[in-house]
Amino acid sequence: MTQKRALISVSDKNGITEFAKELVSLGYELISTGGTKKALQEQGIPVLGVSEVTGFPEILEGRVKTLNPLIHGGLLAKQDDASHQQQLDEHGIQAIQLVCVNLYPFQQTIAKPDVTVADAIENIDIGGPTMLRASAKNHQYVTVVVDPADYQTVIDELKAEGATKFETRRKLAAKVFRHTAAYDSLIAEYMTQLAEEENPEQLTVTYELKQTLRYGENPHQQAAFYKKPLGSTFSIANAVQLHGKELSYNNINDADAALQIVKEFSEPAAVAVKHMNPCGVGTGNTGFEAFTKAFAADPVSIFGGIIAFNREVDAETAGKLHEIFLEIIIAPSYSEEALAILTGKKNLRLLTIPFNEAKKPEQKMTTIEGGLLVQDQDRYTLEDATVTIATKRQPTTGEWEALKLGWKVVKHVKSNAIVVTAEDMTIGIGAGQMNRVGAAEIALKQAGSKAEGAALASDAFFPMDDTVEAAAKAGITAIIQPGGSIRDVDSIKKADEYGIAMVFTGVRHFKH
Ligand SMILES: NC(=O)c1ncn([C@@H]2O[C@H](COP(=O)(O)O)[C@@H](O)[C@H]2O)c1NC=O
Repeated sequence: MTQKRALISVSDKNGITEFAKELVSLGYELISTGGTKKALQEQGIPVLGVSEVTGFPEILEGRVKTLNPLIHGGLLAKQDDASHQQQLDEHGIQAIQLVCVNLYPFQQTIAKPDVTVADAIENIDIGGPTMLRASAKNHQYVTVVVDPADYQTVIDELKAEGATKFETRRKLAAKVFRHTAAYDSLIAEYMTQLAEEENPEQLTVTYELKQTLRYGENPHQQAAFYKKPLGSTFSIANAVQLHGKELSYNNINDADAALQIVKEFSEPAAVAVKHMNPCGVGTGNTGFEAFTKAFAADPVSIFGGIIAFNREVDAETAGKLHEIFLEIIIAPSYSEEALAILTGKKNLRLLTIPFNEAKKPEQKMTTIEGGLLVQDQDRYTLEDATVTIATKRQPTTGEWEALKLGWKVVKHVKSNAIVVTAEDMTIGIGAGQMNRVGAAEIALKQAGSKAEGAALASDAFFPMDDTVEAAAKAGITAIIQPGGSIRDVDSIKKADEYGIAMVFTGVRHFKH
């Protein structure tokens, strides 16, 4: 019986000495690269250096250590094939049965704020992935371990059966290919950014499992939540849950929607979301004031909703929040008293997120059957737009406040979208209608008598003057919309007829 060999070459040395000791006791001869060899020898574990096997030193500051046919022949040979065995014998190569490799920490390196390009490049592992991929390809014969979490399973199987099961080797090999693909994907992303390339001919993205979910949008749909490595920290994927039941698929989507809206505000704001649309948005001098308005905006729809704050939740606000049934509260922080009040509700999920906006917003990706759409996020604000007043009358200062609020909110409402606002709160929201006047009718009906003297925002232009007519009849005195319809003149004429001030932004905010 030939000597069994295991090759160990790891950057993350956690658990490696225990694993190596077990392998030795199971009769394996160990071979290792410099640092790993040293770590094992320090624990008194017998180990042969890769250089002793290859007869070739590690060169170029470790850029070439294991890249040698005496190693790769041992990894790639079919171990029950006479011709392969004959070739190994001819070249003095010994087959390797077990490989344990983990890679240079590229992700951790580029996550450092002061990382240099040279440092990042040096942390691109070449020899490691080559060994991993060779062993994973040859998993019929080779057990390959990339994740320290698998050490114990491998040892248990070796002890119980004298060899690992084929199913285990196949699983470990699949894990290796996922791992090396993800590793390369991060390198590709980093290099693409360095080269300042957009819309590359191949898009390689990688996500890490954050959580398996109980179910998807509906109970019969299985689902999971993946997180972007080194993604935005101002994200639901980065939230810390302080209390309450596990987040569901719909919770995550809704919480993300609420967060995107509350991000629009620098003044204290509260945003209530249902089914990914805002149902109430309020602003004020304090979080409490903001919440009071967001609640008053639509006290019916907020039931079972998600609330996002951009200020600490204090005890006074917590007391009000406690009175209603909510799924989630998101805030940068909670006062101790507020936490004590809110944790009294067993199921209420309390999340915190550090409110620090990323320098460069991530691109938005939407899957379709058989494809993926990628676009920039819609971060356009009124400050970026060239605003014109289309009507004879200019908005008053108060109307401007309401228009600005409406414009911030309408961007986040599913199209066709109409939002009716007062200066510091929404009072009617019409979402996701197939015609614009339909969305306006819903928003105006909800606003009721509060539409008198209020403002109306539309995510896209008015194809005809019917929305202006409906708005005027409900008492709206100011409108904000992109403009740009061939029938703009009709809408302007109608607005002038009713003395409405109408602002054109020149920018559309569809959201589908
Ligand atoms: N160049 C090579 O031939 C090579 N062979 C193995 N490595 C890596 O070297 C690391 C281990 O090095 P050490 O045992 O010296 O601490 C592992 O992360 C392994 O993936 C290599 N390094 C990088 O490419």
